[in-house]
Amino acid sequence: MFPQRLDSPLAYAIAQAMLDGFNRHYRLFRLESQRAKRRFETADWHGQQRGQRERIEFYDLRVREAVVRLEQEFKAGEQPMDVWHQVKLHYIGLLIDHHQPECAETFFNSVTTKILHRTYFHNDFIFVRPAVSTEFIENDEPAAAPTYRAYYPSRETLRENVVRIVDNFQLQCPFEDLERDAGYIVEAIATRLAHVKLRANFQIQVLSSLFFRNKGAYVVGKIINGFAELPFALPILHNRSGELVIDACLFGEDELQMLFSFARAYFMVDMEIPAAYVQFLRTLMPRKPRGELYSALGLAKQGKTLFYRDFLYHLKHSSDKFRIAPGIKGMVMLVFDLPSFPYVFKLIKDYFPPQKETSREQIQSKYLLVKQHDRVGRMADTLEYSEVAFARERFEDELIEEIRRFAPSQLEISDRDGDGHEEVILKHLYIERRMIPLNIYLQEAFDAGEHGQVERAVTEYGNAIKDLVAANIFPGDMLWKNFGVTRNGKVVFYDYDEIEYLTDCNFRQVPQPRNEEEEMSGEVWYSVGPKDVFPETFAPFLLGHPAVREVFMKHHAELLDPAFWQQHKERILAGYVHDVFPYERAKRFARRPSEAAEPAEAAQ
Ligand SMILES: Nc1ncnc2c1ncn2[C@@H]1O[C@H](COP(=O)(O)OP(=O)(O)OP(=O)(O)O)[C@@H](O)[C@H]1O
Repeated sequence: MFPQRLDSPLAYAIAQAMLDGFNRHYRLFRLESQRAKRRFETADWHGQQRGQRERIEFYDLRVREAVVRLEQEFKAGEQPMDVWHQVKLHYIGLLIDHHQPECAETFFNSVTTKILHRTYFHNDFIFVRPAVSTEFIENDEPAAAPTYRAYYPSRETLRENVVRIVDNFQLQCPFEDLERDAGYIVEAIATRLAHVKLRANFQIQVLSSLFFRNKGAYVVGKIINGFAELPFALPILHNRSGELVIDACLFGEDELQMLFSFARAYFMVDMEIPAAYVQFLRTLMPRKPRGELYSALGLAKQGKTLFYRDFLYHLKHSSDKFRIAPGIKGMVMLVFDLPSFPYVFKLIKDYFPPQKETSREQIQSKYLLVKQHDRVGRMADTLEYSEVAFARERFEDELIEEIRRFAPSQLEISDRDGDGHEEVILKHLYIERRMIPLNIYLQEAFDAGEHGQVERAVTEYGNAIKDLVAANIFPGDMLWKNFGVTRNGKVVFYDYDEIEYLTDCNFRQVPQPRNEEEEMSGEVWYSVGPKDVFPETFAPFLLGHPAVREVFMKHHAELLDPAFWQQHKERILAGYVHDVFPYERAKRFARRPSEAAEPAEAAQ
């Protein structure tokens, strides 16, 4: 049914209006990302957080605007399918020299799927697969910045080149001592290149926009020598007197993966050609899916599109079945996974036990809170999907029964497309990275007699809670089973239904009993407000095992003290924004005299 001619002026007008909608979106998205530089320079941390949060909303707003315009101006929903067929082809034509064609295709899908019936959600009408290549796109405008810059130092000129790399970003804020910091970096590089012969192609390539997030700005690049490439990132921070310092030099895939983790907030980056950034970043982190890189750059919808394509591709090339996720079942979430695929799928149940005073709307609002909040490396990002269809034969019967029992409103089993194949259609679903639930991880460590592993996990667990505290998050339910362990051994929280802002909670000491009756009472005899929290009462739930208790009390006893929580709450209320370090504390160039008196960091 390929049209021989593009003869519908209406189709062209619709395609053009759609692209106008996307261009407006990308312009505003980019403007907000550009503003991050100024906010960094002026240490406007609240503004930075607000910008990060608000930018996430932009996409849906622009999609809605485009849908309204197409309906009002073109009665788009009433147009016959041969017009719609031409809309896609015209749109492809309009993207020939576009700088963000992949994102524009996704925008087309978002708008079109709101207008057309789902039977048309295939490649004739939407971009199930990309149509326009993103390779080798260049911005040929005379004043355009290249995606990355290359520097060609020798061993002797390495330091001046490092200074030049940083200077080229033209940060409008003085450095405390850039020469000194460049010296630290040269030292760090020198230890890696000590016995290495520098080859003809020795060079440093640096992405030409800084990466901004929270209180940091990051230079991202790689050192190339012969056939070897060494990724690196330089975090730039403000010192206590407002001057800039380079805080560390991160090297290698693993350290960059930590910086770009799915459990952190999205970066603000000024990019004309996002595909070129993703391509560069992929050379630094080849194992990170492209979808996650788009998300880390703030293009979360593109991340979602690519994730879904990868997922469908994986389904085609696998044969295992979806099953109930291992671990303790949730009271509000029904969680399942596909063993061969490193993600979990979460449905909100229709019924909750009485102790869970919540609702579907409330749970969704908590998940949204996490999406918009700084996740400080401690809360997993989620992708949200609606009306997802899976082949019925890929589901274990036990899982279908479980969904039927606990989330019947979310389940439809039918041959919707009329192709003779039964499908499981789930109304609303969250997808997130699979981790090893911490309770299972600890049990395995106990069973294997791995005390070091227990110690590391319990210490990490406490660190995770402290990072959340610094980010103004009270996790609500702190049981081991609500945390997971990532590939890098980081502990990350994933149970969001009881999450609260720390500043909304009331941390209290358990009152002294006034008489024997109260003392002997097995029940809570004092009155408890809805936002009251009693940290002393965490101990019995968390510290049943003596080995765990010992490690916990050694490193994190303050978590059982209401004063610890209250102090953090007060600091946040007073406007303090904590530093979040997406790297080990030991990596910091902590030799600076002016930093010596810095308070212990809340997060690393
Ligand atoms: N990202 C994940 N990776 C691996 N397993 C997970 C993940 N998320 C959830 N699970 C598994 O599913 C279970 C329930 O998930 P979750 O804690 O989100 O549900 P819940 O209903 O909110 O729990 P609760 O009853 O504590 O409120 C977990 O205990 C864990 O075993």
